[in-house]
Amino acid sequence: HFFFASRAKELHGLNSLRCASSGTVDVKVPLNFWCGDRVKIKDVSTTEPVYEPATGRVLCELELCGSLEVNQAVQAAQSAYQAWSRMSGMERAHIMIEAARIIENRREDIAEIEVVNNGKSITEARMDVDSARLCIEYYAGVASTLAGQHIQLPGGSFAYTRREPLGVCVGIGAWNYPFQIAAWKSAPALACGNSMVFKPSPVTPVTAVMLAEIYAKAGTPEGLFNIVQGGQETGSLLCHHPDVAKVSFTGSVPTGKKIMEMCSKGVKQVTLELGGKSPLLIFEDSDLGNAVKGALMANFLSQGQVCSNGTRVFVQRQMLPEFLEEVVRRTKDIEIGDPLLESTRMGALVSRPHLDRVLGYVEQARKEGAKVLCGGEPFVPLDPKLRGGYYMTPCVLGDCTDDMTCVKEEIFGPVMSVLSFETEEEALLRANNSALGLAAGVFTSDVKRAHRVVEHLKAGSCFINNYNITPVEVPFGGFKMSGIGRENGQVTVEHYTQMKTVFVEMGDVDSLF
Ligand SMILES: NC(=O)c1ccc[n+]([C@@H]2O[C@H](COP(=O)([O-])OP(=O)(O)OC[C@H]3O[C@@H](n4cnc5c(N)ncnc54)[C@H](O)[C@@H]3O)[C@@H](O)[C@H]2O)c1
Ligand SMILES: C[N+](C)(C)CCCC=O
Repeated sequence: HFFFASRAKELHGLNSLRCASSGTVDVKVPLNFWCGDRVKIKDVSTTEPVYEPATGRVLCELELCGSLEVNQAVQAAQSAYQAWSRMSGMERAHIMIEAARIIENRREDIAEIEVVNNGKSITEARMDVDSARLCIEYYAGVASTLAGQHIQLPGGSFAYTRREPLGVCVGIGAWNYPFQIAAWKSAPALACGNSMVFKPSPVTPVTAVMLAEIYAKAGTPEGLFNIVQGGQETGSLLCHHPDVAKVSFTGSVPTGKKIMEMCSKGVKQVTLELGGKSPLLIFEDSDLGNAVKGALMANFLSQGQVCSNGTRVFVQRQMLPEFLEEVVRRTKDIEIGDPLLESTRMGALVSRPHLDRVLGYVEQARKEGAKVLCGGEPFVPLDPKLRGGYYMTPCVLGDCTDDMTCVKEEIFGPVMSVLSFETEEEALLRANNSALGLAAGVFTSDVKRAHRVVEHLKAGSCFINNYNITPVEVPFGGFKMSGIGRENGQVTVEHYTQMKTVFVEMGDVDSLF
């Protein structure tokens, strides 16, 4: 077995840690991190197994943090905050640029470990690492632009505003984009002068700690970015902690509601990036090839485990037969298998229970009258070492109606539900008939229709003639129950700073008393 990252190599080595293949990695190093170092918990009371989705092997036993460890991490973050928040934006930017450079050098190591822990294809994992790096580069640029305003008042008096950091911020992540989520949260937080304690999902705990090491190696003060491992108990300790100023959460709607409730006790700010059941509208005047490619990108990235996926695909009646023929043909061609192979386009779902849940949705769709046009079955690769992995064939469901469970609930797997529509007005009404509003898409060659439709779509991210692109300089986030606040883009500065106004009197006090 390949032993993942000896300590010295992990901290200092920029050499590639090329894995031999799936089924060969053991994670031996501690996965908690504070005060600038990996931490082995003394007297561990609870551990949880972490799996390799491609094979079903146990990768490691995760040591879960209790209140003692959470306090230590928050304390470390508080002390680093004192130094970091006093640095100029340019000074912070230099260190963040160095972190981005290290990520670029370690791109392959990080991507491979992400694949081993998450099950997505190596091609996609590389894109996630690039997105993480770009996010840190982007916010390094933003750090040096943070500034307030000067407001002239009568008699030579004036006021000015200062954009100040919040303090210790908490990030809580989902399992579908482990490294990318850690970067999307930490980059704006750190750029604005905050420190962070990040809790990854206990299902995918391995790569966030690599980011912590990279920030430390780049020169951030000890304790600036810390990792505590655990599930809901650890998360709730963080949300209730009196020294935490803000919680940025990515995950499901039910957990998001709990986070908001916990944060309300301390009147803490929250950013919530929650689930979706997004519509994709394909009009008959669309370019068929692009519409099909868009629908595939909207449904099958990361084994369909993407919050913004456009899983309700509404196709205008006249185009439906040719769309279905082409989308089914291309879906059947998707290469499933060992996620570390270059040729693989769909790897393993994240866990056995999740795979069973997704397959259960396909079965229920069939019972409710949907037609399984392809896929929706467990997939067993020929390679014997992959037999215990969590694979399924990507699925296209036809004859779907708005009242079916597969059309109403977030499945979070490779299952596309296709519906047909007649008119633009009808499509919009049906598309907006959801409590969620993360994303939406429209394919049409009529530019007026495209803008008219997106104006009426109730979703935070709308795509015209494309789907699921998330450049880091563009804000991302949801309407309705899909969330509060935004990640990425300039606007996120508002979510990681508070504004102080300062009134300066240049004359005498004009007192009424
Ligand atoms: N909008 C987005 O940007 C975005 C991105 C990725 C995933 N998601 C959503 O995430 C969901 C899938 O991810 P998941 O299964 O990891 O979600 P989840 O809600 O089960 O867990 C998310 C995180 O919250 C933690 N957690 C659970 N209970 C908690 C509690 N009571 N207090 C504090 N923390 C707690 C978990 O340990 C994990 O780290 C999907 O609904 C998906 O749409 C949204
Ligand atoms: C990178 N994607 C695929 C656009 C999605 C990122 C956000 C969520 O799950």
